[in-house]
Amino acid sequence: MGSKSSSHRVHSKNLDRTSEKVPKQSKFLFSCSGIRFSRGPDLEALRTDLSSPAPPKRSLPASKEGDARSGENSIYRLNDDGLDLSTTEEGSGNFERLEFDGIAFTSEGPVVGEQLCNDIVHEVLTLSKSCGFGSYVFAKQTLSINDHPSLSTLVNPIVSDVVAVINRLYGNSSTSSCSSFEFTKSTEPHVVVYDASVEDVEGYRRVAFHTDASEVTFIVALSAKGGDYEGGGTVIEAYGEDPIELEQGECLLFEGGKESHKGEEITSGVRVLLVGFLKRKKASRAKKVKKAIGGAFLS
Ligand SMILES: O=C(O)CCC(=O)C(=O)O
Ligand SMILES: [Fe+2]
Repeated sequence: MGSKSSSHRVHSKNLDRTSEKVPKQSKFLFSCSGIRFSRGPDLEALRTDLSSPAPPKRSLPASKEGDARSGENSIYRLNDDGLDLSTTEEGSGNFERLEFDGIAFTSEGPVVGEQLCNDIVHEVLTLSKSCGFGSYVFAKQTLSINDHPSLSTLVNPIVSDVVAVINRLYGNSSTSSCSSFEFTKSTEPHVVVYDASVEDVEGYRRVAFHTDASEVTFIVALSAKGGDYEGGGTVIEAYGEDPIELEQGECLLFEGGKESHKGEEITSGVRVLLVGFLKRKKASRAKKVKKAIGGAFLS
C-alpha cells in the first residue's frame, strides 16, 4: 500500500507552477516543518474564466527530498513556534492575512505517514466489526473518534496539528497557537468509510453534492488509491467536475459550509477518510462585555 505518484488534480492556472510565469499573487505556499500546503484555485479568477477553455491539468511538483519526514509511523509535526511562514524557494510567505474566499488548500505530500494511516484504517475496520457504524446525514458509515479511545490515541496528535494549520490559515491570529476554531460538536472529528461491496450506493460508496455544517472542513486520506480502492476523490463544485485526489496521508482544507462538494463514487475497495468539521469560536461573554465597556470609554 502506498502512494506511487504525487499528483493532485487540483487543476488551476494558479497551481500551474510548471509554466514559466506565475503571477505574484498566486505564490501560495506555506510550510510547516517541510509540509507544504498549496492554495487552491482562485475562485474569482475561475468564475470570470468560466467561458474560456479549462486550464490543462497539472501535477503539483513532487515533494522534495529532505522534507521533515521521518519514519513511516509518523506524524509530521509543526514547529514548536507554529507554522514556518518564511520565504520558500517557490515564493514569499505572503499568507499573513488570508482572506478566505472558498479557496481550498491541499498539503503537498502526506501529513500522516503510511504506516500510521494503515494502523488507523485497521483500527477503524476492526472497531466497525464489533461496534457497527454510526451515520450522519450524508455519509452512512462513520465513526466518531471520541467514542473510541484506541482511535483517539492514534488520531488526536494529527488532529491537533491540522487544527493548528487551520487556525493559522483561516483564523484571526498570526500564530497557530491562538485558536480561533473549534469542532462543531463533541462527535467531531470522525472517519468516513466508503465500501464498494455495499449494495447501497448513496452514502456508502459516495456522497452527493452538499455543504457541511461547518465553516472549515478538513479531510485526511487514510487509504491509498490504487492499493485500497479505485475511483473516489472530492469534487468541489466551484472547481469543476474533476475530483481532488489525495494521496494516502494528504490533507485537504476547504470552506465546507460554503462550497458545495461531493465524494465521488468508489468503484472498488474501501476508502477511509478522517474528516473534521470546525467553526469559528464565538467571542466569550466576558470579552464582549469588555469590548462594550472599552467602546463606551472611547466614545
Ligand atoms: O468523500 C469525500 O471526499 C467528501 C466527504 C464529505 O464531503 C463529507 O464527509 O462531508
Ligand atoms: Fe462534506
